[in-house]
Amino acid sequence: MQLGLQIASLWWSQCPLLATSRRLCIRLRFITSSSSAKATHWLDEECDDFLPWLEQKAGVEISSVLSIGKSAYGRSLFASKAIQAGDCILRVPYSVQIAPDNALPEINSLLGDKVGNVAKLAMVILVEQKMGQASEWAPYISRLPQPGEMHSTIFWSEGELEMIRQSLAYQETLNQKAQIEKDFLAIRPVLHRFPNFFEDTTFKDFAHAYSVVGSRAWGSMKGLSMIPFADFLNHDGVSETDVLTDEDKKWSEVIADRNYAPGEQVLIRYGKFSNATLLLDFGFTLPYNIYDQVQLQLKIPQHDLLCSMKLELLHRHCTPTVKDVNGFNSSWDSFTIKEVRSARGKGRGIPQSLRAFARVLCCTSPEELIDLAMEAEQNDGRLARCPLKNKSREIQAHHILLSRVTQLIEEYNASIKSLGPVNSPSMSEKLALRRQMSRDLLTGELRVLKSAYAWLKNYCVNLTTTNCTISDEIGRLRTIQGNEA
Ligand SMILES: C[S@@+](CC[C@H](N)C(=O)[O-])C[C@H]1O[C@@H](n2cnc3c(N)ncnc32)[C@H](O)[C@@H]1O
Repeated sequence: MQLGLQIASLWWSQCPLLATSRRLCIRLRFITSSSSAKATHWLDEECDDFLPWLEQKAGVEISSVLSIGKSAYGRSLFASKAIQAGDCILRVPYSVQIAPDNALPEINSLLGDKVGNVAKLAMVILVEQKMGQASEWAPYISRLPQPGEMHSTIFWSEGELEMIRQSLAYQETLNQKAQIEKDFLAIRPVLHRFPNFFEDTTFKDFAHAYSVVGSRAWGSMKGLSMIPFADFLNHDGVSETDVLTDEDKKWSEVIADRNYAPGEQVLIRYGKFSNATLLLDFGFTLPYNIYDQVQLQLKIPQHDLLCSMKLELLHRHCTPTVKDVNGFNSSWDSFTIKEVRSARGKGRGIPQSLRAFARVLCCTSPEELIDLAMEAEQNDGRLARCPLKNKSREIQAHHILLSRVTQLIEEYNASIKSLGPVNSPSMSEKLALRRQMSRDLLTGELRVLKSAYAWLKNYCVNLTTTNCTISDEIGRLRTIQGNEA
């Protein structure tokens, strides 16, 4: 049944959050279901007409088991009836999805390949917004988040961004802003050609539309599309549900991964995203995110007499730069560390490539480096993946990592301390929220670092205090690699 389905993932991202539930004008209806004490939810009367409108436009039923409501996450979808795992809970045909092709042909032809799909889709949103009630998408467009409701770090002030300077999210935010500016420059001539739509369009409007697209559009074989109704689903990092697209049937659908009682909020997983990604792309964080990660960079000191030989060796054997699911790069000198579940466990989370770098770093003679190169050639070509034969050198290599991790732990502790209290009577709601999200981000990354510290410490202590020899360690490593393969 699932063979024809392609998994679509939420594209690049960004968005608003809690602020929507505080808007005074929203009328809410409190519903209690008799089947479960927990089965209570807020129906959003403002959206009563939404599903009937979309179903009429599509000419088919989209969902018979979901209703639109409000939760702490903003607009949300709730089970209106009991849902069983495996049930299809919504199905949105392509005909009512908004894709870059929906742009007016005269605008599309001018945009050409100069800008990416996010910018193109943002232009579609801007045109529909300008058309107001005359837009065929008005009921959808009017439900998109307003600028004041967006909390992606691209909307943070410089002072607010300082709170997360320690995290990679800081640099990624600057990169994202630079990309939006570049796209805006590229579309400006087109904006000028269509003053009836874009006369008053500012960079801020474009950035808002860009961010709305980023946090609500799914990438699929069809390209990038906004999927009305499905985009009211909020994120849960442990859900196994995704939005699927069926190219043959030309629809996107969601299959429940578990049972839901009437009144329960239905959640999906946008992706295996860290808090840095959730914050940058969607404007929220999770209090505890199992996908948190930290980027660790190592340098070969220039005063190292073997610096150029080490660099040459590392470059020759380095694996190509890879982008992880969060879109962040790992390269030859920067490594992604994930939480190591157990200090005594298998060491997943401390990348082998990072340990290899440290082993190369602590070599003190050309002979040692030549030995490593030969060993790599005799094995699978990868450098320094096995523990060094010289036990004290192996410990030294891991001490280099320990000291780098310790330094980062100190820096994170200082950053968290400098955040100050998350709430005070004089603080605006917006700042309190952003401070809380900064805290979630930094404490999650600190947790990852502490787990790496515990693992490295345990490894060094084991090598120092036990009779464990390097050949025992090599055997242990081979078993791990075998298990992981
Ligand atoms: C695809 S939209 C989901 C619908 C959205 N709640 C709304 O009001 O339209 C994604 C946005 O929902 C909010 N959101 C989703 N999951 C969340 C969560 N677990 N915690 C907080 N906010 C969440 C964020 O504002 C995010 O940018």
